[in-house]
Amino acid sequence: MNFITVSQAKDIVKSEIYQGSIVKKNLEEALYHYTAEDIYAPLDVPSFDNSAMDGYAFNYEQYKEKIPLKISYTIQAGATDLPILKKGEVARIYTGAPIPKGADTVVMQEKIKENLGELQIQDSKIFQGMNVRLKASQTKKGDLLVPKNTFINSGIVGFLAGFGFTQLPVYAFPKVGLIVTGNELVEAGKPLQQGQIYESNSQALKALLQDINIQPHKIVKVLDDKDSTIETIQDFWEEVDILIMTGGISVGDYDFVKEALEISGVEKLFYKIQQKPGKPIFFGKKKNKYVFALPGNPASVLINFYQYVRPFLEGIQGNLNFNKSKRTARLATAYKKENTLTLFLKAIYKQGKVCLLPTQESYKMDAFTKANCLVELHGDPRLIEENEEVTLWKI
Ligand SMILES: Nc1nc2c(c(=O)[nH]1)N[C@H]1C(S)=C(S)[C@@H](COP(=O)(O)OP(=O)(O)OC[C@H]3O[C@@H](n4cnc5c(N)ncnc54)[C@H](O)[C@@H]3O)O[C@H]1N2
Ligand code: MOO
Repeated sequence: MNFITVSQAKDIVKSEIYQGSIVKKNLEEALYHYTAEDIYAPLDVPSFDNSAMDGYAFNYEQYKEKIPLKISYTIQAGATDLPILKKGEVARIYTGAPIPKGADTVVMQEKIKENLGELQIQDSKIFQGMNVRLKASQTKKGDLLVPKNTFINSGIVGFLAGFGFTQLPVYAFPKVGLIVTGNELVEAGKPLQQGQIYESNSQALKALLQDINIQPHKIVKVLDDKDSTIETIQDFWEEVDILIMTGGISVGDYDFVKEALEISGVEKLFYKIQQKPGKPIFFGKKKNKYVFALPGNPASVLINFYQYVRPFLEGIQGNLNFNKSKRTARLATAYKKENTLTLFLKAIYKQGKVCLLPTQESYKMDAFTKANCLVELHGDPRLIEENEEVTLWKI
């Protein structure tokens, strides 16, 4: 075979990943981006000693010495004007309120008795420092909070908000455009004539892109016609960073995509991979812009997106792990591999075992209603035994 292997194709895709531009985003908009710098703590958190409970702040040594404890002050959360406790003085205190000088321990209000303003502690487990959240006990000023290239999830947004960050440096998402080709394609809502099908690849790709938080910049359907394909590609080239196309990439007389890309000045990085499904895939480049032309069969679109397009886009977004979704599992039942192509098979992974789904043809999409992974099988034709360890990709 004169076309490349899956691992050669992945090496090429990986080697073309470039770093997205660095932009400042408001904290709430930084969600699902990757950090473009190491983020350090601008302050201690907590920034002052404070109470973990509603209760009473007192001095533990004085309590041990049996000095009578008199409730002398009340300190609310947010209090800025704090008393200094003298010997025997105690402060009524609330969760989050600052611990006054002179106190070092808090007793919960459920574990005391009050008698004429005197505090009686009835907590057999009390110890010095109990219920006090010390300054910097979570983070010290200057500590590394989040390294560069970290995916910003909701927990990270909440964590960083606690330091007063309003903006974060993140990698910008690339602008992605979609072109679907085919005379037979009809958009939903219109009746189908003989020989027509509903156009589904653009919807699938839109959803796949949304999974990685990219909204396609523009989606266009083009007929199987060389001139309109060239014209549409050239229009997109001005507006997007990455172009994803589907259909018209095989060898039929009406498959114009490869030729149209080449006429438009796109340099071929590879065309066709030793795999099934999804063999006729084209990856190309013009200056600093890229195109993936995927085969039209709907299952091939998804599989090629998961294997090549998604890791490329995520790499640009700042993800350094090209194999983020790779796992291994044991095959639930034996499988007869009948050719030398690398297979990507829709499957269900559960508790260390993986079960291949019955429908694998690239025009059939039904297996995607159940599949949670793709099993990768490579090598010569052979019987892959039950329980053999295989590679899988979470989807
Ligand atoms: N003589 C050969 N024929 C084919 C080969 C080959 O090696 N030699 N490869 C086959 C393989 S494998 C694939 S995959 C397909 C890829 O073909 P194209 O990329 O040219 O795609 P089309 O022919 O345009 O469409 C294929 C199939 O998918 C349907 N389709 C296309 N676009 C959409 C869409 N947006 N939404 C839903 N369905 C779509 C289309 O109607 C076709 O049924 O080539 C094989 N042929
Ligand atoms: O490469 Mo095709 O997707 O096998 O039908």
